[in-house]
Amino acid sequence: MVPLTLAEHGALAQARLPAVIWDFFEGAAGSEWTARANADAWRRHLLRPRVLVDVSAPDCGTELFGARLAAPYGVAPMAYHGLAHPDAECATARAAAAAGALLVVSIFAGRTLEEIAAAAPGGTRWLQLYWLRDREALAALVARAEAADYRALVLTVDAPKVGRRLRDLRNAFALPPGMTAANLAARLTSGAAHAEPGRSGIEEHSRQQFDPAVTWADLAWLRRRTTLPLLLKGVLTAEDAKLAVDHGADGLVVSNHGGRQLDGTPPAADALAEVVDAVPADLPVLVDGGLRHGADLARAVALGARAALVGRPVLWGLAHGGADGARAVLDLLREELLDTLVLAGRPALADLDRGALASRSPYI
Ligand SMILES: Cc1cc2nc3c(=O)[nH]c(=O)nc-3n(C[C@H](O)[C@H](O)[C@H](O)COP(=O)(O)O)c2cc1C
Ligand SMILES: O=C(O)C(=O)c1ccccc1
Repeated sequence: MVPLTLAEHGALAQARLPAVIWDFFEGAAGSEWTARANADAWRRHLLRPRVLVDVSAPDCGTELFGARLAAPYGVAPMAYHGLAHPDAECATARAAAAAGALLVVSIFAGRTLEEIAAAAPGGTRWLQLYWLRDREALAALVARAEAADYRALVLTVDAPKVGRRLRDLRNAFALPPGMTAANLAARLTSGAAHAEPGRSGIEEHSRQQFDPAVTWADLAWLRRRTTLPLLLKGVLTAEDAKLAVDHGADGLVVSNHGGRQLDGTPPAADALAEVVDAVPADLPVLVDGGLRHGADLARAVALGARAALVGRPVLWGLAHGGADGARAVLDLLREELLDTLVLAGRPALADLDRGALASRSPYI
């Protein structure tokens, strides 16, 4: 069966993956309310099509920090792609480059930054960081990212620790043997390899290694270590968006971490406009969380996002089809987006403004 929707890719992945790994991918914090709300919120924005517009040459290409993308999309940073497929991040890198998508590599990637870069030389890559207690490890990663032609840094700021994910607690989820974070010393990641009953190795590991005391004042330390653009991921309020700009952020990723951190936050689709309206018009704002259709990418752009990141669906494709599967997910999103542009009478991304949406329909 050729999957015709992202959900069908998900079904194929679920059939292939051990249940505890599926749960780690799919799971979220608390009652998983925010995770469910993410996907629902995009669909509450109805599309307002215009007619009798020349849509013979739709174009969804865009430019972000000087790099060309075939669509306003990228792969969200996700730890340990090797849990989905043995080719791990190297396969995802090939898929993203072939699809013309940005790849945001997680600090907890299972392949080295250099291996990932070599797997897809033409691709656009950024590196995501968590603020570890070990600042020297962070400084070393920044230098390596620059040397390996990563084009931006994304500091994830919604995780003083990993959230309380009940599926992982029930499964006593820990990384399987051989699964390590290839870019960090073993002592910085070994904590994720064991879990007592009722505990999560991922959560315990974050308590050991993430620095929960970091504040806005510390950002200057990172800022002066690099000339790369620095984005903050996990901002949901106008207040924090303004502080980010004041502290030298070059961009933002509006995100609730796919509902995996604080359950009960607004869906990313709802926080997006608040953040866009709080920052200078030329500051790139990206978004992630619950995008499951090409039309959701159109909605994100209409609400002011320069691009949207896609998380779990890429792991679904990777899990059932390796690099080809991940590429199929990204290609499908792009084709659906083009279809939306044509049928909505808005053939270019610049035609997508808030007038393209009717918000908060009471009908669904
Ligand atoms: C398995 C998994 C691992 C993740 N690991 C990271 C990570 O290392 N760093 C990070 O900033 N976000 C991480 N995230 C969050 C994603 O970047 C993204 O915010 C989230 O998945 C929302 O997108 P989605 O609804 O399309 O999955 C992870 C998400 C998943 C599902
Ligand atoms: O960020 C996450 O969601 C996540 O699952 C994770 C995985 C490994 C280490 C830290 C966080």
